[in-house]
Amino acid sequence: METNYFGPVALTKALLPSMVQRQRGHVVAVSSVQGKISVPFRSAYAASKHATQAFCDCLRAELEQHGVAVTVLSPGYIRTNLSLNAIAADGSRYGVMDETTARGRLPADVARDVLAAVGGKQQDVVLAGLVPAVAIYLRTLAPGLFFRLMASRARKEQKPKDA
Ligand SMILES: NC(=O)C1=CN([C@@H]2O[C@H](COP(=O)(O)OP(=O)(O)OC[C@H]3O[C@@H](n4cnc5c(N)ncnc54)[C@H](OP(=O)(O)O)[C@@H]3O)[C@@H](O)[C@H]2O)C=CC1
Ligand SMILES: CCCCCCCCCCCCCCCC(=O)OCC(=O)COP(=O)(O)O
Repeated sequence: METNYFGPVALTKALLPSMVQRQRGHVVAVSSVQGKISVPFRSAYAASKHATQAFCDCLRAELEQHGVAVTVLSPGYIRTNLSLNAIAADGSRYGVMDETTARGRLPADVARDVLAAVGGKQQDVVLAGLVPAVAIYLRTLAPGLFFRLMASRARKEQKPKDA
């Protein structure tokens, strides 16, 4: 929460007065698909990204009258050091390159999409494939089914540890 949510909130609050004064500016937040849906074993991460999404959605409405745009980017997996750098629940370094991350999109490709989205002042952009995109709709339109799918995913992900 400190890094993913409170840090960007503090930075935004520090910069906003000058943007409002100039009646011009653009706040860009890097959220995640997990700012829209919550997947098993990511409670802290998903909570921080949902908080980012909510903060920005409030801000967007409030700042429109001041000429300041707000873009929330919600990428799927990207091939970065995210999982290597991640901190585990006990505070230790996770230090593993997750398969999902290793199979993710190339950062340069995502960066190109980000530039296009920001340049076009898009408000809310999911930069992910079909499955996450469908999952986001499923969470809203058929939450019971979505929760069953997530519970099944949790059981499968737990198997190697419990076996
Ligand atoms: N990779 C993915 O699959 C996805 C990533 N994202 C989001 O993209 C963003 C970038 O992540 P990604 O590049 O993948 O991950 P990395 O771990 O590769 O990079 C994280 C970056 O954040 C910096 N950082 C970490 N902690 C702090 C801190 N406390 N204060 C200041 N800077 C800090 C690191 O700086 P330093 O190198 O100096 O330590 C590093 O530059 C994150 O918000 C992540 O949630 C969203 C969806 C998918
Ligand atoms: C076409 C039929 C689709 C049916 C939908 C079934 C539901 C499947 C669930 C899909 C879940 C996708 C999760 C994506 C998560 C994601 O992209 O996270 C990106 C990150 O932020 C990476 O963080 P992490 O720490 O998890 O590596």
